[in-house]
Parts: sequence; C-alpha cells; structure tokens
Amino acid sequence: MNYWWVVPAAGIGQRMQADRPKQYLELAGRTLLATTLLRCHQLLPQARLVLALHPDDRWWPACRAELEQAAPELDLMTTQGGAERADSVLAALDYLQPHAAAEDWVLVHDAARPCLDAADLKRLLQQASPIGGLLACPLADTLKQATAQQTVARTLDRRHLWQALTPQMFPYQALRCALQRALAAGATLTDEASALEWSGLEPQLVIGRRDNIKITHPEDLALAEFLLAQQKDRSCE
Ligand SMILES: Nc1ccn([C@@H]2O[C@H](COP(=O)(O)OP(=O)(O)OP(=O)(O)O)[C@@H](O)[C@H]2O)c(=O)n1
Ligand SMILES: C[C@](O)(CO)[C@H](O)COP(=O)(O)O
Repeated sequence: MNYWWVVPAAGIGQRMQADRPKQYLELAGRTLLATTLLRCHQLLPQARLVLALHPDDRWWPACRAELEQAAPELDLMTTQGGAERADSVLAALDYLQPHAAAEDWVLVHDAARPCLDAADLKRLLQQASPIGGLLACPLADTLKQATAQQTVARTLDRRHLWQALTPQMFPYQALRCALQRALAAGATLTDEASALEWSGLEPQLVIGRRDNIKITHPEDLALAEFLLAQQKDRSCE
C-alpha cells in the first residue's frame, strides 16, 4: 500500500494575530511547521510528503533548513496553495498527479496540528473504510445555537455530533475528483470529508484524542507546548 502525506500550510493565521503565519511561530524550540512535518515523518516514514505553501511565503527556506538538519532523509515536495484550505489540498493533489496512483492513500494533516499521537494514526490506518476516514471525537460540551444578539436560541442535541480532526485519509483519485466536483459546484468545504460527503459518500469516523489540537488562537500555543512535553515524557517511560 502506498501512502502520501499532504500538509496544507498556505494559511495566513488571521486568528492567531501574530507577526507571521502561525505555522512559522516557535513551539518548544522548533517552528510549528517543522514540528508537525517531523511528527508525520516519524509516524509514517514510508509516506512521501507534499506541502502546500502560500505564494508570498518568505519563511519556508529557513524552516526547510531546520528540517534538513533534523531529518536529512525526509522526502518532501512543495507546491503553491490556494485561497481556501480545500484549494490548497487540491493544488497538492494536482501536483502529485504524475507520481500518485489512483488507489494510493492520501493522509491530509493540518500544519497547525503538531500533537498527532502514534496510536491515533495506527487506529485510523486500521479502521478507515474503503471510502476513507478521519480522526474525530464526540462532542464533549453542551452546544448552544445563538441568536443574532448573542443570546441562546436553543440547546442542540449533541448525541450524534463529532468534532472533525486530522489526519483525514482517502484514496488519491476519489479525493481529487470529489474536491474538484464540490469546488466547481461552489460547495463550502472546511475539510476533506466534506468533499466526499458532497458526493454522497460516508467516510468512517475514527475516534481520536482530544489533545490533537489545531493551533488557532494565541492561547493554543502554550497548551501545545505542554502537550508535546507530556508526549515526550510518555515516550520515555
Ligand atoms: N488557504 C489556505 C488556508 C488554510 N490552509 C491550511 O489549513 C490548515 C488549517 O487551517 P486554519 O487553522 O484555519 O489556518 P489559517 O487559515 O492559517 O488560520 P485563520 O483561519 O485563522 O486565518 C492550516 O495548516 C493552514 O495553513 C491552507 O493550506 N490554505
Ligand atoms: C480540517 C479541520 O482541521 C478539521 O477540524 C478544520 O475544519 C480546518 O479548520 P479551518 O479553520 O476551517 O481551516
């Protein structure tokens, strides 16, 4: 079985409000992007990696040098991302076209999720259906629907609601076609599973750890540092 990592890293990190895109902020002595890429490589070293970058990215060369030092064997390709996350993922899949076979598995993982756990990835690889699957966790909090005045309109039934995480894993050709069709039809896609859903398919939900956080807001950085330190301690036990 052939695997690819696709890492969308072309976002600008608007919600982080930093002086650079969040994937280039420092996290426990490394850039966030380098931490995530090294984790992907460490957990599935046979998978080649393609990274979608912003056209005006000026931080990547330094990050690449950091990676070359930490993992000289890392097989990494880069391409230009697009306006939305789904455009960036599709651009990476288009770039892979001469290299990937239709049935190859593609694992799409956010650059902003540095804490992927080995057991979670193993579970995803084992439990994804032939359609594909994604790490996700059942909602843990009570969910409110808001009015325009930010008061509570109602409490939603959360029994069948899950929070989508990454990696999300699909066969190469199926994912590329689903993204192409859904984007051409103007669908709003915030993850890969949405594209398959748009085609009427039902990707498998595979339970994942809640601490596979996406660094989105300033307070998430300290939390991620703490989680990474804990994971390091666990791996030394
Ligand atoms: N046009 C885009 C937008 C997002 N991403 C990537 O998709 C992942 C998840 O997106 P998000 O956390 O929303 O990142 P940003 O878009 O950078 O953040 P914000 O929405 O706050 O601007 C990130 O790794 C981000 O770099 C991308 O490759 N291309
Ligand atoms: C793909 C994702 O990480 C799943 O939770 C998420 O949808 C991406 O978030 P964004 O902020 O919409 O880019």
